[in-house]
Amino acid sequence: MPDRAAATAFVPGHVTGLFTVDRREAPAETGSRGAGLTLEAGVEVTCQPADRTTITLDGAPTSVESVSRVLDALGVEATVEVSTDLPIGRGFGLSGGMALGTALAANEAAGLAHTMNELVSVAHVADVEAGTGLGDVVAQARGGIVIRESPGAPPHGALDGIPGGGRVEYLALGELSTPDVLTEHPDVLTRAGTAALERLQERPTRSQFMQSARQFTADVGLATARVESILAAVEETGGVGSMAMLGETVFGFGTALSDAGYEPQVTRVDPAGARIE
Ligand SMILES: Nc1ncnc2c1ncn2[C@@H]1O[C@H](COP(=O)(O)OP(=O)(O)O)[C@@H](O)[C@H]1O
Ligand SMILES: CC(C)(COP(=O)(O)O)[C@@H](O)C(=O)O
Repeated sequence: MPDRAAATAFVPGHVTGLFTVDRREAPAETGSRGAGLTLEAGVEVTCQPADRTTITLDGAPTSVESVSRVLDALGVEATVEVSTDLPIGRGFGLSGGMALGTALAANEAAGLAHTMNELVSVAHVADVEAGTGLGDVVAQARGGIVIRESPGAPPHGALDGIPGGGRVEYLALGELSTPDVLTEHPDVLTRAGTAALERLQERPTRSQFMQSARQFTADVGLATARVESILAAVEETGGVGSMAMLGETVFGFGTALSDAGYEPQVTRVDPAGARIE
């Protein structure tokens, strides 16, 4: 039998700065409002149709519910190879990134004929149903600095962006369970997220994004002592950092973290969004 075709997609990482939890009956209408940065660091997903689905992450066999759900929805069995330069489970939206990358690559490799909106919707629903994300997929599909004005996949959600990009620094310290936080604190998150988003919409700039994200971090009380001490050190140098939702991760624009004496990882805002490579 001839080798079946493989296809590869790239999806930017996504750091959420502030968000709400907007649950609706339909998963496609469920999601979050908020704002975040898509990153040039991200996930590469290669799919090759196969008799039985297997998933590897940087070469090691694993299971990712959002990815399995995408393949089920598309009716594809595939060998899925994920590689990433970002840490998983630390607030970089990798569950959504893996789901969207699988949707794009499987569509291409299996010769399906779905549109971008259809594939974004399949990946969004998979991430929502897995409990691992609410707004990453729609932001990752767009690229840039993304404001999620209303929740859900296309055609329900509405997005806007803050023009510009630039250098982003981060320190990924530890994991935070997305499903646990979303089920434990939805009201606190939504109250703080709504207020922070309103302030950002009054003045949609990169600087206000950081201020709103920092206020959100303070309001929701998820920062660990390690995160708090880094944020305080950054503020002492006149900079602003914030916490990546949802991970024990600190991020900032430009040289915010290195100016405070840390040795962060460095990436940039992704200008383009998810794409077939
Ligand atoms: N080695 C791994 N470490 C952490 N999660 C993993 C790993 N391999 C697969 N997974 C799956 O990846 C998903 C990560 O989702 P999530 O915790 O929301 O992280 P992120 O913040 O990166 O999106 C979960 O479904 C988890 O089961
Ligand atoms: C914050 C989160 C709900 C989860 O993000 P992550 O832990 O990175 O999967 C995200 O999907 C969002 O809606 O903004």
